[in-house]
Amino acid sequence: MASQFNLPGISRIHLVGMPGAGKTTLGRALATLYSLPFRDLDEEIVQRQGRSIPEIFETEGEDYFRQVEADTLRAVVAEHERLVLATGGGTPCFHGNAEALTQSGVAVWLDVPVEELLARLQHAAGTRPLLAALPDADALAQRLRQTLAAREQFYAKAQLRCAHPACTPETVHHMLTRFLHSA
Ligand SMILES: Nc1ncnc2c1ncn2[C@@H]1O[C@H](COP(=O)(O)OP(=O)(O)OP(=O)(O)O)[C@@H](O)[C@H]1O
Ligand SMILES: O=C(O)C1=C[C@@H](O)[C@@H](O)[C@H](O)C1
Ligand SMILES: [Mg+2]
Repeated sequence: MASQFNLPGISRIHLVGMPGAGKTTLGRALATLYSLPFRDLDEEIVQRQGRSIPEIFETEGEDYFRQVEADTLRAVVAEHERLVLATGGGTPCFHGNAEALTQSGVAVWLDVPVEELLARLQHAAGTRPLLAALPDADALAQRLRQTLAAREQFYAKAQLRCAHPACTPETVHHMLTRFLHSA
């Protein structure tokens, strides 16, 4: 029911978390439920740069990508008063992006266990530059654990954390409602 998903006072929802956490999937669903525009930061970068993300990493390197990511984040937020934004897996960890995300909206960390990420990414890691070229599932698991350990401190800056392995729009809605009432 549309009225069930009315959230007065929240106009930007920013989803953060590891690759495969479900930011894009959940973001699209939340945007539909709240009748908010949806943007995916990775897709915005690809559109605005006219190149795929692996191509940007390969030709320009990660530092360049992180600058483009930070600039695109600020541009997308400035362009949308109301928005559900799925960020990239590394977005909060660079250029003060975590602060930008919490200051301009409510950030939600999809804190999915590594075992679940592994199951989701095993057949799709090749399209992600930082997970590509790993020899087997053990190496992928180790890379995911290391990456999460380094990133946790940035993800944890989000106002809300959904620790359920398969966070649903309804779960996030209840968290946002409680957050609104406690603010
Ligand atoms: N709640 C869920 N339960 C089970 N599978 C899910 C769930 N959410 C997403 N998935 C699956 O996990 C995979 C990754 O989802 P998605 O692309 O939404 O993640 P992401 O966080 O946007 O990843 P990336 O950081 O790579 O953009 C997809 O195959 C998707 O179908
Ligand atoms: O985890 C990461 O650092 C990344 C995740 C993707 O969403 C892309 O933003 C890019 O491949 C980098
Ligand atoms: Mg995504």
